[in-house]
Amino acid sequence: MIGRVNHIALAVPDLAAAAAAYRDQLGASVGAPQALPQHGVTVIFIDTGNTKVELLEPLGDNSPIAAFLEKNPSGGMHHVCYEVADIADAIASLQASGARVLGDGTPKTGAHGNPVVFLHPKDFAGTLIELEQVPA
Ligand SMILES: CC[C@H](C(=O)O)C(=O)SCCNC(=O)CCNC(=O)[C@H](O)C(C)(C)COP(=O)(O)OP(=O)(O)OC[C@H]1O[C@@H](n2cnc3c(N)ncnc32)[C@H](O)[C@@H]1OP(=O)(O)O
Ligand SMILES: [Co+2]
Repeated sequence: MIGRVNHIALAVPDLAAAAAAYRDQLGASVGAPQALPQHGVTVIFIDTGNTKVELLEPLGDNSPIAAFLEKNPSGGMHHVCYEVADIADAIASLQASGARVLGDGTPKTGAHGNPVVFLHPKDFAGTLIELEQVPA
């Protein structure tokens, strides 16, 4: 079902500081901040050539990354995003297997304009998974 890793996401307390460290110390190609109020985050993508790193900073009062940052105040790895060809098929198969698709179980539009869903970390080796439908 899953294809390539689309991105690895890091939750950070200070987006500008994290972006500066990746750009100035690691020499990475750092994108512009993108506010996603419907997801409660501001993101910056970093292109590493073979995949992307997504830096996430909380946005608004009900950010889904707020509790994670309370437990990990200096930040940390938050989720891995895998590409799928058909997200409706993936959701049906995962729910049939007993996996928890988060939210109401229907895809939202993610940072790249593609449909995305999240899978509960307790069902997948303690790692939050995002699935993104990417056109073939
Ligand atoms: C979509 C736009 C953009 C994109 O790429 O396109 C994004 O990626 S936005 C990313 C932000 N959005 C989300 O994370 C949405 C899905 N997340 C959630 O629904 C919640 O964060 C959830 C359910 C994973 C956790 O919610 P909450 O933090 O309120 O619950 P708990 O603190 O009670 O956590 C329960 C349990 O899970 C452990 N946990 C929580 N987050 C993670 C994580 N990222 N990785 C691994 N484990 C995680 C947490 O520690 C608790 O464990 P326990 O043993 O009970 O302490
Ligand atoms: Co993501």
